[in-house]
Amino acid sequence: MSDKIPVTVLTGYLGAGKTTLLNRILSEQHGKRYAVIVNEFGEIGIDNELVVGADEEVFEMNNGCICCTVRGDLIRIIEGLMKRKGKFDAIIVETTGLADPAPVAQTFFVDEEVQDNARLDAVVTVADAKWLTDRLKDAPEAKNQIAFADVILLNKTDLVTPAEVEEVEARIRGINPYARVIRTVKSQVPLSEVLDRGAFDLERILELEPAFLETGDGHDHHGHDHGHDHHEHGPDCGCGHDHHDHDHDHGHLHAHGGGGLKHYHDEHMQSVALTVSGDVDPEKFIPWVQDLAQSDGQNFLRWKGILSFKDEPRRYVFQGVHMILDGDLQREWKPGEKRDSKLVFIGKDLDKAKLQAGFEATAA
Ligand SMILES: Nc1nc2c(ncn2[C@@H]2O[C@H](COP(=O)(O)OP(=O)(O)OP(=O)(O)O)[C@@H](O)[C@H]2O)c(=O)[nH]1
Repeated sequence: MSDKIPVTVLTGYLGAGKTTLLNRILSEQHGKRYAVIVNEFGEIGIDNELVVGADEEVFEMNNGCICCTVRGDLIRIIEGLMKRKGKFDAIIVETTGLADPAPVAQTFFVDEEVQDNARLDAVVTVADAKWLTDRLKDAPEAKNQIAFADVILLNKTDLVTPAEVEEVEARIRGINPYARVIRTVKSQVPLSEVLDRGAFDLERILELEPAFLETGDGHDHHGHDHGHDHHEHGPDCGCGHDHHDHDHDHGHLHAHGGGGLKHYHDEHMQSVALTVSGDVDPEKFIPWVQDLAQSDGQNFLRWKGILSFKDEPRRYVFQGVHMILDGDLQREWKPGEKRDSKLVFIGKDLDKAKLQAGFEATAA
């Protein structure tokens, strides 16, 4: 792991339980010192942390794409915090309930000073078990917050029946099959589940979702396709481009029955997982993702991966938000660990065959 300070971005719709989680983090005895950045008013400082209020300030990137924006206020606050480096171990950014997480996440990938000193550890989204299903219908921010997440606290499970919890979790999975979902009451969760996650844990994801395990030849060896790669257009992708396609049914979610766990597919949010067995060549991989970011980045809400680079003992961990990319070499591959290269994409209009072919062409 690098010595960059880990940053946890905390999102979730209004009233979901973000502040409840934050207060738990700040009051628990964990021996760590967190700097907390809250872009809300009325917050007060608590022992050992720094709570900084900030007004909204969002800049469009100079590539002209409105899907790439960064928070100027956040850059300045983090740069200020870096001058106090050593006084804290980690940073937590709590966003307002209505915020799109993209500009917050992108901030960690574009500003050089921020990038040199901090790394986005994980996006943690708190979801309200009672109201999420409704908000997914009427609030695009709520859906983006789910799509973006590495970890989702499915909170307020005390307010719904077990069957309703199952239902809302199935809807979450329809949008983001890769996040770790933890059911909570009053945001009670072991803090190790949400903090210092090391970005994300693809191995675990692929273990849990064997149907997403695909080999480098692009075929699903499980013999059934759950249909997560169907090609749909979303009017609300937030990238500023008009994707309206009037041939499509604009209903939000389809449930596919079939006994046991329900499968939902969200028409406006898709996900694709790709694997290349063995090493990729960084000289091919890096230019490929850079080109892909330019050509298709507006459709990629979040993309990430763990790569095995040829002749490199460490794992390369990669993540992107729309057109903005970040990656670094992290821990060494363990003895006996299978050195596969994996990528996942969450977004709209994902052309799985094209992505797979492009990824395979970077094999070493
Ligand atoms: N019943 C129940 N209430 C909860 C739970 N978690 C939080 N609450 C309550 O829900 C309300 C909102 O919680 P907050 O933590 O302030 O939510 P938030 O996401 O920070 O809200 P905003 O700042 O408005 O976006 C508070 O009254 C909490 O006490 C839970 O698991 N069950």
